[in-house]
Amino acid sequence: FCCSYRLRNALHPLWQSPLTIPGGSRQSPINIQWRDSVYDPVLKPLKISYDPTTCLHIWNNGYSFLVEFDDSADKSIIVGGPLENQYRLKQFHFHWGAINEWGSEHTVDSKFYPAELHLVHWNAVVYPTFEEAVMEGDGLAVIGVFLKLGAHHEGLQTLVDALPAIKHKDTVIEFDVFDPSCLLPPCPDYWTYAGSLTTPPLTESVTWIIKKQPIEVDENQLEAFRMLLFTSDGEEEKRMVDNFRPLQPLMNRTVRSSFQ
Ligand SMILES: C[C@H](CNC(=O)c1ccc(S(N)(=O)=O)cc1)Cn1ccc2ccccc21
Ligand SMILES: [Zn+2]
Repeated sequence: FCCSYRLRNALHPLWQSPLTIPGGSRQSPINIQWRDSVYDPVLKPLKISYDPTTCLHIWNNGYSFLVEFDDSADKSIIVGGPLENQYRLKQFHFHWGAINEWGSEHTVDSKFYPAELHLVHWNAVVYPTFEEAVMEGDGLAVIGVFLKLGAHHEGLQTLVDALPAIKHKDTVIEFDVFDPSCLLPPCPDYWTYAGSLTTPPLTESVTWIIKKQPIEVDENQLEAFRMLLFTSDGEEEKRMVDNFRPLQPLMNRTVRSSFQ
């Protein structure tokens, strides 16, 4: 069981580094088995307040495309939920598949979604920099939102329209105003568990907050993600698809739910 994970990780093209870090006991992503999640009445509602003017730029980092924010002050923050402190928004990015049958990093009852949004926040109350927070158990909080095939998503289209300009690795464009709240589903329900970054350095520093309700995007919008490239301008083109990490063992973790 466990060795199959290691084998699967070992063969995964994208993660040449030690897949589950040696001795890793809280790796991500995981399958969320709905009936095994435990309702925790102590969990508070998650409070999200983003300032759209803190948006800086959108860029292709060779793993995904990400929108980065000015995190030099407490302007775009989340608080509550499972969190002891407030956390500052640093960036958001996506993971997706070559086809609609898979693409998300987390699964629910072993079901993949075609894509998954990650809003990455760090604990600026306790740690002086993001880089330091990345190395600490309570350093990061990532909100995961599943994308499912359905209606056109107006808010996402603003991002989709910018993608042709960042087709190649290490290309970036200005992005002055964007409110990531438009990418959140209306339902407040979430699952939460202690996990890790899903790309190197895979540090076990993430409190995951996975929204139960997906957002809907249309086929053209998913196809736009798939026209991005892992490769730099001038290199042999490799389409940016299947940039999700294999599922990792739950080990002795419990997934809590904010809902019954
Ligand atoms: C981590 C950092 C780069 N990676 C991320 O910020 C990151 C954020 C979220 C996810 S996910 N998919 O889990 O939401 C994955 C990666 C660079 N960096 C900062 C310190 C540091 C030390 C060694 C190597 C790289 C380092
Ligand atoms: Zn991610």
